[in-house]
Amino acid sequence: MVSASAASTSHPSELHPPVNKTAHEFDKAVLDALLARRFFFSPAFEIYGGVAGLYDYGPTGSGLQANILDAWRKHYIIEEDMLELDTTIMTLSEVLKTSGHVDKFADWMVKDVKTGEIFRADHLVEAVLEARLKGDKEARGVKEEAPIEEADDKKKKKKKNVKSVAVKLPDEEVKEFEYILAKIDDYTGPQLGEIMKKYKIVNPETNNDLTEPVEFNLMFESAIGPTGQIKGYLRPETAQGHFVNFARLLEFNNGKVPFASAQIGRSFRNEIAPRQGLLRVREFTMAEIEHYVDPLDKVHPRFDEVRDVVLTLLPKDVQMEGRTETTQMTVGDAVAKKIVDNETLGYFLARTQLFLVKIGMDATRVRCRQHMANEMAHYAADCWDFEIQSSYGWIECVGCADRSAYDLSVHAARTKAPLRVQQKLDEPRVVEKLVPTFDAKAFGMKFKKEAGMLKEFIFAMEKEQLQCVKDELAKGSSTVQAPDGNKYEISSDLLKIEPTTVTEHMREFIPNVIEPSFGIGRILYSLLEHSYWAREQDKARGVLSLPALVAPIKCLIVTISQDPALRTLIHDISRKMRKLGIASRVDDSSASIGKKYARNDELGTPFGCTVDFASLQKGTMTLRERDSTAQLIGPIDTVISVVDELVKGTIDWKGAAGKLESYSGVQDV
Ligand SMILES: Nc1ncnc2c1ncn2[C@@H]1O[C@H](COP(=O)(O)OP(=O)(O)OP(=O)(O)O)[C@@H](O)[C@H]1O
Repeated sequence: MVSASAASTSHPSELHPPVNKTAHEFDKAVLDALLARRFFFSPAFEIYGGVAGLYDYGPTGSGLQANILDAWRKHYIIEEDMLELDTTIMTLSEVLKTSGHVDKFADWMVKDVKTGEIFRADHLVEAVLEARLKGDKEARGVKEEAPIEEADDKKKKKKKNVKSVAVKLPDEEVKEFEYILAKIDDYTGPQLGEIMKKYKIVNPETNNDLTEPVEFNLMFESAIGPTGQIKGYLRPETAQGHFVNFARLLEFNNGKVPFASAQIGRSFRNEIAPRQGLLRVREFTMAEIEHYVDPLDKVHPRFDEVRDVVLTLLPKDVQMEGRTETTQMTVGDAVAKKIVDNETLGYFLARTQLFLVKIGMDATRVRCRQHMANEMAHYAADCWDFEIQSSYGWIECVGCADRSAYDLSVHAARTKAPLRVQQKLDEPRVVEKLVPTFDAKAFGMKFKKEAGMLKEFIFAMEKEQLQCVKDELAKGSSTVQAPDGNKYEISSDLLKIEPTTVTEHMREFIPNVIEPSFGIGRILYSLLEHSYWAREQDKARGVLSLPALVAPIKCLIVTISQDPALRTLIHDISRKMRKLGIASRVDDSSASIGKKYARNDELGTPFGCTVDFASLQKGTMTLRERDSTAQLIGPIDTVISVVDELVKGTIDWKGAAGKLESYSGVQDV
């Protein structure tokens, strides 16, 4: 069932009866047909048979995306005074080696030995074990509880659908399966291989055996220049482009934090099995913010403005108990109760909630899910995903992570670039520092070509990290997880960390980074589902209730007759609207007025202007509102300026009704 999404205009009942947007069950096939017919998007290279995970946007999809991005720029970059960037897509391999992507940005895949069909190993194990547990419940006659259904729903996003068969499992096995499922994000490829062998997991459709899991890096590799000696990758995220420019950004911001950089751009991931339309693709638009903040002071100067924003939270401890019920809470309370780690992270969660609702997302189908420890990168302090519910289940559309100082530290360690903030202290202060000293020869012999990188990494550590290493060294050795993602055991004879007293006039620190990362394609598709409904009278009459803010076309201009004078008039009106910057569309086809309106309901066009013979005699024009089909009438120029105000959001439909007369001349539904 599709619930009503927030429309841009209010619909006072005195103007027209309320719209029933839930008269029909949501039918994905009908929506898909509409999106194809109205060319929102289509498979890329379709006439050549297409390629999975690559899509082209048509005029409507491109217009919608451009408007979402425009709203995003205004909501974040302009409103928050962020520093905008446009960095290269082609990325030097060294950058992605340092960030850990070359070694770690990989998934494990398995292949059907006969058909060659490919699966993501973790997704397949998850799907099969869940189906077996479901079958076990059926065999035992246990009814599925709603929350478990919902958990399945959440995971449906990434898995192949596996049918359950009512077979009772040994109690021991049920426990083992539940344990594996809780830890599914933790397993290495060989471990997944063991699980597949032990529980005889085969291709669920063909029953054919599968190969051992093979690691597959999701980045598209390339070579820069004709010699092929400079290795590069198409970036898998825009974030690294921010970090490598941090020193310049900091200088631009007069050396002060907090501040944020923001970037909109394409990213590429060679997904193993892209099966869910725009939700898992190989090339997509991201909008990413990197907010740099003092690690000792994560308060946000504007937190008070969002303190009362209510979020729907799914915290990690609830998930640890296998439950999925959410809690509604203000962000102020969530930070005060330490459910959300800090004010800055909370601020961005609230601002993101406001953004999603502003562009028309149904707030009742948006939730913030906290990452569990096994989902987070080892360096991340706290992560929340904005998940949006669609027919694919609950899908992560925005990730909000506190990435701590990881990225800047590793790039600083690798390049020696000054990716640190220096703050002049009001008073000099005497501090105790921890200083690492190495047995250079022995250290070099043990760690060989990694020795330099390891040393730099340890030199760049914050005091707290050095203290942990020192404490471990006191017990004989310390294991350090380095920027390359590997763990190195350093014995106490190779490294000493001693306290030294120094007088400081400056405080130096590497800022922490809070990163809201938006997948625009996922947001766009979810918005289409949330906006879609069908008229009560006819299931085939689909409407996209996109707010005027993001609708690709704001106003349809039509005439009820093919009379040449009327045709000239609608082109004049269109010219006037274009001058005001209103994206309008003339439909001078010979289709009936009802058909023209229906066509534009499918395009999500919020307003329609119609001229008839009275327009020639009295200079009037009618104005139709898409969702309610209510109509108003007034002088042509007044109607145009009302449309302008409606589109800008300075008045709503009630405001429009105050400026025009109500009209019931032509009923289009
Ligand atoms: N293959 C993809 N297709 C479309 N959008 C994507 C894809 N991968 C990531 N995104 C978008 O980019 C955002 C940030 O990327 P991030 O690296 O956090 O995703 P992720 O955790 O790898 O996603 P997933 O677990 O679904 O693969 C996501 O919230 C999502 O909206």
